[in-house]
Amino acid sequence: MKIPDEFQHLTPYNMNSYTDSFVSGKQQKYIELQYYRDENSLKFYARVLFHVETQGAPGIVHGGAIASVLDETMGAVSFLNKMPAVTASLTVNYHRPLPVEKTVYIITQVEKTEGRKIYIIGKMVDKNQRLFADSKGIFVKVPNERIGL
Ligand SMILES: CCCCCCCCCC(=O)SCCNC(=O)CCNC(=O)[C@H](O)C(C)(C)COP(=O)(O)OP(=O)(O)OC[C@H]1O[C@@H](n2cnc3c(N)ncnc32)[C@H](O)[C@@H]1OP(=O)(O)O
Repeated sequence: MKIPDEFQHLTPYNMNSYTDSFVSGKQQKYIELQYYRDENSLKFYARVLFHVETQGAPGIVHGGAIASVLDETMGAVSFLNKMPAVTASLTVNYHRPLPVEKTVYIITQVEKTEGRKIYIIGKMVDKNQRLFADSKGIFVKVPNERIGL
């Protein structure tokens, strides 16, 4: 199966320790996720397959499902770069309808930090780099105990 060039050198990342999330927890069966990490960059990656249960309009993935996975993958890039944070704002642009059962790829990245604020961007593309959604958000660093760490 063809995958985007940017994914070729990545190693899979196991989120097993993060079991309670409705996006990444093992109880979740509607969205297949495989995460990837690049230790040398402020980026985090996911391969995603939305099953039919995530549809809104027939055959089309619900925008809220897409936003949830982007939020999770954007949040993870802050955690994995040792900046535990929560989403303060999230904007998602939907560029074309995403059919259910189609594999897509997410790339998230820390753009900059300003005090407690972490500016994070994300995008969702298919293997041909066609853009389905992109996102930007401000995540705010919080003490570990605020998020159960
Ligand atoms: C491996 C593990 C992977 C884990 C992945 C997890 C992904 C999931 C991520 C989530 O979905 S988290 C859940 C959804 N988000 C929340 O529940 C957050 C709810 N909101 C809050 O808890 C507070 O409002 C917040 C921590 C965001 C801010 O409250 P604080 O009282 O701590 O901070 P404050 O209000 O003083 O703001 C700190 C800075 O953030 C800025 N800020 C706060 N809210 C903002 C906002 N909405 N938009 C833009 N900036 C904002 C604020 O202006 C300020 O900037 P400056 O330092 O420059 O003055």
